[in-house]
Amino acid sequence: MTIVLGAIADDFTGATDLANNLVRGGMRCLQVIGVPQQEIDLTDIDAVVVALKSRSCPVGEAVADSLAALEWLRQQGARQLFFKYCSTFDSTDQGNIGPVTDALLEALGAHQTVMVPAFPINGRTVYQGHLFVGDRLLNDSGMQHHPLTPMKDADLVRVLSRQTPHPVGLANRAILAKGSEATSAHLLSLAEHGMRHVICDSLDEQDLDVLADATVLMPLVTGGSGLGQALPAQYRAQGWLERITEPGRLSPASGGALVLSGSCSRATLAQVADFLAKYPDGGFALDPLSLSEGDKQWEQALAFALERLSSNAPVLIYASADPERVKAAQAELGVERAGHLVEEALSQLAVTLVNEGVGRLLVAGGETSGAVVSALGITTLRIGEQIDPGVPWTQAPLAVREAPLSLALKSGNFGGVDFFTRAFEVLA
Ligand SMILES: Nc1ncnc2c1ncn2[C@@H]1O[C@H](COP(=O)(O)OP(=O)(O)O)[C@@H](O)[C@H]1O
Ligand SMILES: O=C(O)[C@@H](O)C(=O)COP(=O)(O)O
Repeated sequence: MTIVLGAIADDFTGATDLANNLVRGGMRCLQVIGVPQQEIDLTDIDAVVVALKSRSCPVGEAVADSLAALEWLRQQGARQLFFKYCSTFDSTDQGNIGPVTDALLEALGAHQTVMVPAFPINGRTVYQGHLFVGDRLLNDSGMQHHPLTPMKDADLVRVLSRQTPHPVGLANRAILAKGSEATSAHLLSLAEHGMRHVICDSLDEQDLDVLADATVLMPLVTGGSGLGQALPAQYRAQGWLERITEPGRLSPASGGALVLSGSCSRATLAQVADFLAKYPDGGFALDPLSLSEGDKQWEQALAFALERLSSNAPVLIYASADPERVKAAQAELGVERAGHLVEEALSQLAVTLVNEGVGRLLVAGGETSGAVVSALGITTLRIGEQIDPGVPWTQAPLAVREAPLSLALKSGNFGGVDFFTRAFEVLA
């Protein structure tokens, strides 16, 4: 059994986002956490997304983990590889998008790939190589304050040029408007001029369809999940996919409901505020400075959650804070330690509370989700109902539970303002 698409995602929420769009495009998709250490059954699976935690780790580690994932996906016979990163191109001058892409291209012996971060339905578009979030340039969208990968430049050709020694090309909207043949010809001419990376404009789904058509035979494509929704139609046109399948149905959810939020993105801050407005006594705020002083705050959070869960009341534990508070904590503790304290606290709460009967868990934040999913020892995720674009419910088998755990991993900036309450209604 061989798969059509093998994807390597640089964080766990991003992986779920891509898997969700592949399912919506009609592929049968499995998400695995890290490179599987044991043989897994891929019967009736068209696409596998390997979720890594490689967005913010040291470059060498990101490259090594991505190459290991590539190797495993090639062993599964993947016809095309997809490197999934954030629709807001989250990275630093050191990487990891550039170095990982370079390493993957080299390992595949490929000469060129496209960079397509756009996810129009969630407001991420690219014009003349500049990334917009809604009507704001990336560097004015809130992403300039991201705790780990602040994005202070919207010009992606310039951003990527700082991450790779190779020249970076552009396929702009005017080219895409001429259709997929003209786009392919443009990519070819850029390749002849040594452009291994091509930032691609995309304003809407039609642009993504053109790009999918122009790139379906490339060994490697890279980008956000928007391209992932456009590719399955091209795989079908190539005769690689047998039939359109229904989006997956998960078994009924059970157990207590819990929201853990470590995301400080604008959308999450609004979702936290909305939850607290509905349930003024329903939230408990963690703070890295208190966490650094010992176990007291963590134990208080646990007691708070247990109490509310025992009365079936909604519960939110959050470290989400505005940029000033995040900066103050980072100034005192350092960026890495502040992040680690929060991730550790939330993931240990997840482990303890799942043992105590939580069966429906919503986690906000990519790094946060990575920490929580790893601590829970989850190895595979099945994709279910979409809550909002880019965020589906998933299910994971867990030794400590008879029924699978229902899990939603929300990217920081995804989801409507009432996401923390509506998600559980979708599941009911
Ligand atoms: N109050 C805080 N102070 C400092 N860092 C924080 C705080 N709250 C959360 N963090 C850290 O910020 C990072 C947020 O990243 P992530 O979980 O990926 O969210 P997003 O999806 O919004 O980018 C995590 O490492 C988290 O631990
Ligand atoms: O492409 C996207 O925007 C998401 O899939 C994603 O990767 C978001 O990352 P986080 O905001 O760090 O969760």
